[in-house]
Amino acid sequence: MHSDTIAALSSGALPSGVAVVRVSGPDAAGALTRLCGAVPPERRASLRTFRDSAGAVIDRGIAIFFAGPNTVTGEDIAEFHLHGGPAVVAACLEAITATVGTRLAEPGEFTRRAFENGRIDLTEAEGLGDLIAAETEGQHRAAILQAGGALRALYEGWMARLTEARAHLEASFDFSDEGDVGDDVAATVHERVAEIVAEIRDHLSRADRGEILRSGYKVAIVGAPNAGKSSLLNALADREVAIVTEVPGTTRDVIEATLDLGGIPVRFSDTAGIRETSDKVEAIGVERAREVMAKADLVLALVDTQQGHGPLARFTELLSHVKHPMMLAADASLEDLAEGTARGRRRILTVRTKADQPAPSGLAARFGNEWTDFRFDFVVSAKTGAGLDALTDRIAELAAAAAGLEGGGEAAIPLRTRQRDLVTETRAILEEFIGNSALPAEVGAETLRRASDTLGRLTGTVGVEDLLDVIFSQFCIGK
Ligand SMILES: Nc1nc2c(c(=O)[nH]1)N(C=O)[C@@H](CNc1ccc(C(=O)N[C@@H](CCC(=O)O)C(=O)O)cc1)CN2
Repeated sequence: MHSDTIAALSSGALPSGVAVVRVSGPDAAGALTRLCGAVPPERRASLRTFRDSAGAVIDRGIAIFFAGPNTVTGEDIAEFHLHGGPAVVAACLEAITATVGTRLAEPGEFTRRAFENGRIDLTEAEGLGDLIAAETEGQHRAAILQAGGALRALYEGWMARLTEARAHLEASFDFSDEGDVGDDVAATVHERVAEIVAEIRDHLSRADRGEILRSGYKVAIVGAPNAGKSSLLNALADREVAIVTEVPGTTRDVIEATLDLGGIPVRFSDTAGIRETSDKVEAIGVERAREVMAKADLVLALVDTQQGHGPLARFTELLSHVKHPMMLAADASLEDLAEGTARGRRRILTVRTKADQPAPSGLAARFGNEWTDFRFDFVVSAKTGAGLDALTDRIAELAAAAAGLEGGGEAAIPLRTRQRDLVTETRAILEEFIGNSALPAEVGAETLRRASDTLGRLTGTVGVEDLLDVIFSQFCIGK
């Protein structure tokens, strides 16, 4: 339990309709007495006049007292619901912190206290951080699960089973001269640990989805110069009311916009026009475009059939340099792309742009009659909006599948690198155990203890002191 009391504005940017100042710690009741004259009845919203130490009225608002330890932080909590003016809030915080032992809270300090007082574990704390950061429905759902203890339940379940397995092994030390009994126990324990390993593998197979929920499904828009890449991105962004973020140039040559498509953040990168060039500056842009493609979950290959053979050939040539095995065969030609033969599992959609303009006849002559619109996955016009809905629907579908949301799957996903790394480490330790049936029982038991400890670092029961500053400093003040 902490001896100092913390206070902060918990409700966000001012001015606001109503502002909530939260106070947690032994002086919470004292703050209520100082500002309202008395502590209102527990857990009841009470209308009070708040005054400073000179008796001047700060505001008339709602006060609530929650007595510890059954509170969100595990400590006494006072809440002041004020009119959301900057001067009102400043005067309230000033009056609350005027007393020795009461100070302004650090970022995440309320949540940190909840963790330190055993109200939540570390994965739940991380889930709360993600809940506050969630911008899309998919992120929201994953964070609600995690804040509600889904990962905690999973990891604590594995820990309990490992502890039990270890106890069996340790008990078998006593039978070490009666070979049969020991072998039996070892076989059972191995079987149980193998079950846990299978569950961990399944859990980790969802980790990529967690990454997509956290940082977005990445779509690279590529094509020859003037193929209509920027117009397409602008048209998509205009139609989607919810633009999550718009980053004008992560680099000078790549424009990014994140759209909320069906609850998944989808990060579009508009790359510099791809072309072979001896010009140095342009070459850098092209190199960036290649990098963006190599990292993308999906590539939109844009073709303006008006441009004729030259740019198309150069574009084909450049696409053939993409090494990403998920995307393109090294010798894929644009014809292959259009035919779909180069795709297979590769995530690439071909898009004919400027559909409002007639397809030139010269091109049809050059490529044969197959070279028609139905050879492309999509035919769109940024100008008229034709085809855009079909394209966004398909992208949303692919993003949802990649994020594992298509089946409404409600399994807990390790969203953070920290979580994935520790689960991966646990799996490695347990694989070492099951891969080694000849291990002496003592060594086996020690291996299982190491695996448990690794899970303990996930939930925060084992050696995480140095981590807490890092984790909680990423929260906002007042959380
Ligand atoms: N005004 C206000 N709204 C808020 C919060 C807050 O701190 N203040 N929260 C801040 O995060 C969230 C709600 N979280 C809370 C979690 C637990 C308890 C609580 O008092 N729990 C006790 C008693 C439970 C009961 O009576 O049913 C307990 O768990 O023992 C309160 C709020 C969101 N809304």
